[in-house]
Amino acid sequence: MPLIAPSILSADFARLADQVRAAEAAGADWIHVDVMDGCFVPNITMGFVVVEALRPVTRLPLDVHLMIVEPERYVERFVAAGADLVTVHVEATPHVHRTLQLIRSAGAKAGLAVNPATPLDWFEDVLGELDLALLMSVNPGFGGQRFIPRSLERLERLSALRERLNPEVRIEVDGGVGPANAAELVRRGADVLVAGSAVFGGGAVAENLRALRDAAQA
Ligand SMILES: O=C(CO)[C@H](O)[C@H](O)COP(=O)(O)O
Ligand SMILES: [Fe+2]
Repeated sequence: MPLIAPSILSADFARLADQVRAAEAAGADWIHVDVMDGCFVPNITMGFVVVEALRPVTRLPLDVHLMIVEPERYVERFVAAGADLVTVHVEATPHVHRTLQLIRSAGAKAGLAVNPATPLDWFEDVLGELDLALLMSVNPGFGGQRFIPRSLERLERLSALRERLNPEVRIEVDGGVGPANAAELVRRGADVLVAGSAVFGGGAVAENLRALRDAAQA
């Protein structure tokens, strides 16, 4: 059964705790937290204090997606703030292997993300150090973008790589995910679906989540 990780990037920040509680009550599996530094991506969002503030609000794992340069400088602080999973971008650090080890030794699960144009070969030598492989299906930086169709083929290749080298690794797809493509993503190997605008972009969170879950399980 695929996991669903609503991204709070599209939530109402004035009512963030309520939105997270609504997602948990509606059966979300993880809460996805998009951290952006205005340098790796052309947008600035949230940092440690938001993770810290959400920690007592929910029992769900906090899935922190770091879109920041040199994430090795900050991963331990995100774990201390309450992150259960910390994902860094392969394009953002020359020290991918060291950073993944740092995340695990700090006590969290380690994730590695790739942008839409980044070769999947990057995963090959680190799949043993990984808990989560995050495939970006939009260019990182903003919610509500259109899913890049080529991501489907990339997902299938990543899934084959995972089966061959480390079947324990979960594959997470992030960007433009909704009821229209959820089943196809699961069929091609996605274990975790991140959805921001499809969950928080309008209407009732519970209904949106149910629609996504139903589609993903179809
Ligand atoms: O990492 C992200 C953007 O960089 C977000 O997690 C992602 O875009 C979710 O938003 P949506 O589901 O609206 O595409
Ligand atoms: Fe994300």
